[in-house]
Amino acid sequence: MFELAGVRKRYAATTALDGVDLSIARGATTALIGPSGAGKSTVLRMLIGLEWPDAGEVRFDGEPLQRARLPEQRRRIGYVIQEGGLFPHMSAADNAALLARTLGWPRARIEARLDELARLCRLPADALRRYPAELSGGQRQRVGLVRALMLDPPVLLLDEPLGALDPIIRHELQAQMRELFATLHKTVVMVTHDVAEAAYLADTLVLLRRGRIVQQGSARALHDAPATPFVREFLHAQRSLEECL
Ligand SMILES: Nc1ncnc2c1ncn2[C@@H]1O[C@H](COP(=O)(O)OP(=O)(O)OP(=O)(O)O)[C@@H](O)[C@H]1O
Repeated sequence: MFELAGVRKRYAATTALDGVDLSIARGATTALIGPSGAGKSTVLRMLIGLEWPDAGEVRFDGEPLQRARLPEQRRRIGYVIQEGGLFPHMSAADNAALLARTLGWPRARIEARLDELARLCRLPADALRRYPAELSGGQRQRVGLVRALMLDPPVLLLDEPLGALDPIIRHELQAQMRELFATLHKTVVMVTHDVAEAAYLADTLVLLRRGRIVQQGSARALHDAPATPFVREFLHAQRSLEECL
């Protein structure tokens, strides 16, 4: 669904991506993992044309991403950032319906789609009438998902979607997301700092370090056959409760 070929990106003195070749499979879930500053969000932002490579190419669904075609290409991509990225002065429903309204969907169609998605994302109906500040973090995240799914795009990009949530809600949302991804058969690309979350939700993990891909494969492959000592180190860097007792 996505193809990055020789992608480089610099911000002043910082090299964010240093020659990335990456193929992202259609209909599968891919997790971008790696230390802070490795380039994970830059890759994600490139997939939706929020950043452009200095060198190399990004292809989406067989065609290069093009500035001129970006509005149309973006309609096929739902994008969720931490905390949902909602406009604070609009109700949850207005946030979610923004794009559909711009495209001229009739009110009844918008209402029906919102109802359907609120059920799917397990959002209480009254939550849609509230403003983002009146929702919990988990609910804001669900509204972000509803908004991303509104036009039923084949692709979902998620940037640390569960990062700001307490462990119980995070655990619950991980399970619901896994179910959702399996039901909807979308191409999902997500950034997460949590290796276990990546292994739980994704078919393929892509481990980045200093703007390069260190290893790409299933969690099992990274675990059983780490390409470098860093892969092993990164996979085991999270302390379990058991080892602290
Ligand atoms: N707009 C920008 N201006 C300057 N530098 C940037 C910009 N965006 C990213 N960078 C730098 O590029 C590098 C990669 O950033 P990126 O956000 O992709 O990393 P990341 O792996 O997502 O990190 P994190 O896990 O901390 O979110 C970092 O060194 C970052 O400081």
